[in-house]
Amino acid sequence: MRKLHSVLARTLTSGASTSPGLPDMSEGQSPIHVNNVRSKLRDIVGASTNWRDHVQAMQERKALHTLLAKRQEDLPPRRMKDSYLEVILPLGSQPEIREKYLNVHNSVRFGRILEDLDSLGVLICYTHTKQEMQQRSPLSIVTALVDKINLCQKIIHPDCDIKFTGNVSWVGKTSMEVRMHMLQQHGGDYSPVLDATFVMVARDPENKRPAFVNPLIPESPEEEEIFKQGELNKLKRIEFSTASLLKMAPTAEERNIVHDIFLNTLDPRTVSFRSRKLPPNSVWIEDAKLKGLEICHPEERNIFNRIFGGFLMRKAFELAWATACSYGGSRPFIVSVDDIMFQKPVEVGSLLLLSGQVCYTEKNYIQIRVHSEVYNANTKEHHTTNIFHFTFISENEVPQVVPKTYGESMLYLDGKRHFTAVMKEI
Ligand SMILES: CCCCCCCCCC(=O)SCCNC(=O)CCNC(=O)[C@H](O)C(C)(C)COP(=O)(O)OP(=O)(O)OC[C@H]1O[C@@H](n2cnc3c(N)ncnc32)[C@H](O)[C@@H]1OP(=O)(O)O
Repeated sequence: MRKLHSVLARTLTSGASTSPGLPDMSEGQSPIHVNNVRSKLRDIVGASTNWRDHVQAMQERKALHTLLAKRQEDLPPRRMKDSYLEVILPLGSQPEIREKYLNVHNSVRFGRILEDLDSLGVLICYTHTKQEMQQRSPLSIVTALVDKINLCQKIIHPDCDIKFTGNVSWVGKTSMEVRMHMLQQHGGDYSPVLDATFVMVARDPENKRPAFVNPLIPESPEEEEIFKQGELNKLKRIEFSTASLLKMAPTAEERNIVHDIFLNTLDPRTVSFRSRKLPPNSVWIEDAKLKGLEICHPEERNIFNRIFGGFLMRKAFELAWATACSYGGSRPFIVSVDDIMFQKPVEVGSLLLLSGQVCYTEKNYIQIRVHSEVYNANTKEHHTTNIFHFTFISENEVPQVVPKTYGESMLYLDGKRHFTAVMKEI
């Protein structure tokens, strides 16, 4: 773990204190207090602060349709530094805000950090797309994907100031990649804690159709490299999704892995394909899950009256942590979050069913997948809204998780693919 984290620290140090080539905030703008991020977002879109006014607020947004660009070329290009923001979470200097962030181990709740990153990512995108003449933005910007969050600190301290920085790093037609960094102050210096890449999508004022966003112009070879990386990230995502085990058979190597696991679970006393035996120090995959239910109250709504993506991430993360904790029997630490896809918005009032599953293990590492779906009690229909992938490291070596059925084997291989991708990154 120490080795992993020192590698991570080296990877992050270069771009962490400010994004490469971007201005230090001391040049002008002062950092935003974390509590003001959401109020700024409400102002930008004209969101209601009372739930009873939300229908009227949405009606008012309809009129903003006329402000949408017909073509992307009609929008002025932006530079990376135009969307650069810094946000301060003053856990050290304002002790009264610590409680919300504190966990029982006297460190910071990572789920709260996920919420802050999500709100900041959206604010960065509104800064990129800001038109001076418009009082309200016609765009509804939603989180489509958390591409990756890699951590380089095991513990986030609850009594030291935190700084988030970030900017738009790549732009498509209606989507924007945002890169964010989180740092924590020790003594006088800020040291890197994590590095995050999100993809946000712009929609019309009613959040029904995609809407064009301002192009992004890289200004230096360094920025060109960042932009190119955004393009590569998009291609990698397409490649990963094309080879999904939901669409294609596993590779020859993966088929061998599954068959070896199968052979290893046959009972040597019986000559039967059905008689299965759990190898020593192992757990059947079906016994390595935890489930939860959330009623999605208006309190958790975002500026578009759907459930806030950060809230969904916090709930999924906490279930994943509990699943890893109960599986490994010791305190797990988050190493990486990757490929959280927001497939469908979650409506206020939904019953959200969350299912946390250990799908792959290796030494001290536990790979968890959380599946979330909404359940419609009237129609009895279920719809998947999100899939989350979390990698944890446990204090002790953990038992091997073992699939029994073909479907479970695909879950195992998918977990292994995510784990391998995470290990390559860090
Ligand atoms: C008040 C306090 C709270 C304040 C917080 C404010 C923060 C608000 C942020 C949120 O809470 S958002 C809530 C969580 N997110 C969602 O509910 C989104 C749910 N998913 C969807 O609505 C749709 O799946 C989504 C709009 C993301 C995509 O819809 P489509 O699949 O129809 O997209 P389309 O095919 O039209 O593609 C549009 C663009 O999105 C891109 N895209 C779509 N899915 C993607 C994906 N998974 N990854 C990356 N890019 C993606 C796609 O490449 C394309 O980019 P370009 O135009 O640039 O080429």
